[in-house]
Amino acid sequence: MVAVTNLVLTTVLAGLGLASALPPKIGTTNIGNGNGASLDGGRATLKQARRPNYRFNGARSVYRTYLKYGVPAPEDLIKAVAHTDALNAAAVKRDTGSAAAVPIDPRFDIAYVTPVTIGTPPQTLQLDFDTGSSDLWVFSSHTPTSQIRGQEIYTPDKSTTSKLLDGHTWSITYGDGSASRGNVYTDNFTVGGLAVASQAIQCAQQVSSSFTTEESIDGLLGLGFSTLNTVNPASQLTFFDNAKSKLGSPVFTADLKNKQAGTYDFGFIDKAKYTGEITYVPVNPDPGYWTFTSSGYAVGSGNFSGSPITGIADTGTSLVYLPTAIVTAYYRQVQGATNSRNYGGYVFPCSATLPPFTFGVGETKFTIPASYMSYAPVTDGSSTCFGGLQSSSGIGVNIWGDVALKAAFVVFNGANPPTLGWATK
Ligand SMILES: Cc1noc(C)c1CN(C)Cc1cc2n(n1)CCN(c1cc(N)ncn1)C2
Repeated sequence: MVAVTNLVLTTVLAGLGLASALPPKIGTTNIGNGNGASLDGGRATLKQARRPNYRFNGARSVYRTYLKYGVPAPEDLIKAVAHTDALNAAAVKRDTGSAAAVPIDPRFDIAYVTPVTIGTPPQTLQLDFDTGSSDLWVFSSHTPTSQIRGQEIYTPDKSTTSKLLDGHTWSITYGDGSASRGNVYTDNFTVGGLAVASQAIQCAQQVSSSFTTEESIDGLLGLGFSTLNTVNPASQLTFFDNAKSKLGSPVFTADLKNKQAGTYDFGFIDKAKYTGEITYVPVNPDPGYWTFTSSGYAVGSGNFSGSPITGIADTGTSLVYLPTAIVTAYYRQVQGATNSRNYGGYVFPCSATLPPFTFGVGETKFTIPASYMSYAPVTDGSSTCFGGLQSSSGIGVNIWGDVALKAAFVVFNGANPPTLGWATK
């Protein structure tokens, strides 16, 4: 019992250490402790500061009263203080996750994949994290073998924690016409050490040819708003929405890179990944995408045009798609550029000199280097290249895809209301 009392007492006294963080009494001289206090001719002004993650402990308040009047605290009260401390410690949310975003082709940033684990024992798949959709779907043991070409698959029957979501189906079609559909399980799911139990895992029973031929992508992880999820009859939550309650901060960040691996972080903002300040702008979640308004653009060293551009931050789209007027202004500066019906967009000689493209977020300017603006040869070995900037006129929404996102550090803030944070890097 003594051991317990000592332990409990130590815990409690250690806990009391928090009390000394209270601002000192007015009138004392040593108040310059950086908490915004100021002394003015015998008068003092103290700014109150919220202590992050402070959790009330009622038992400790009673315990302090016993101490104040020199009355020995009963055993049960000391235990209650420690018990409440333990509960508070468990309640403070502090899970985080961090995982690599690896280009599926080292030569061109078509898309990025990130390792995830599903089930018990864990099955590892490489998923395309997509802020432009909200379905988590995977190649699986339910996918016809004729539609699988090298992809890793999830086999729910090999997982002791998988559960069929009986009668639930899904079907999704992406902007380029690629599509998939299937049934639904729930299972344990982790990304970079961040775990969600009972995540909806949409198993493909049918995928379109463009997914079959992309052997590096084992599925998608939607990071759009859950309102876009296609599961019927009950739509499912995204991994981010399921994980939010465990995160110290309801955010994830994208640090995509040019022709090299970047990272997705969950629950924290890594100051080492950006320079300067983060500019936050409002997000309209109603369309289900991370929809924000850019403050304008400039082509090369030309004047910055302050006309607002509303569009979506979309990690699942390779290119940038903007209004035709902006796109034609850009390619007017590129020798030999044409809008090719054959190739379905603006192309130019791979040897052409390209200007950089600058876009604004609030007062901050982000410049996409010229090298990012040449996406890839139109076919392997061709001397004609496909532009990283294309017209959005056929899509109906402006899209800031990977070509733009890899020029910035982007915070997807899932608080209420949601915002997007942009920083240079
Ligand atoms: C296209 C494409 N994009 O990345 C890859 C990889 C490809 C081609 N690849 C052969 C097949 C494919 C097609 C798609 N993907 N993968 C990824 C999701 N897609 C999106 C997401 C989204 N937010 N918006 C539009 N489409 C369409």
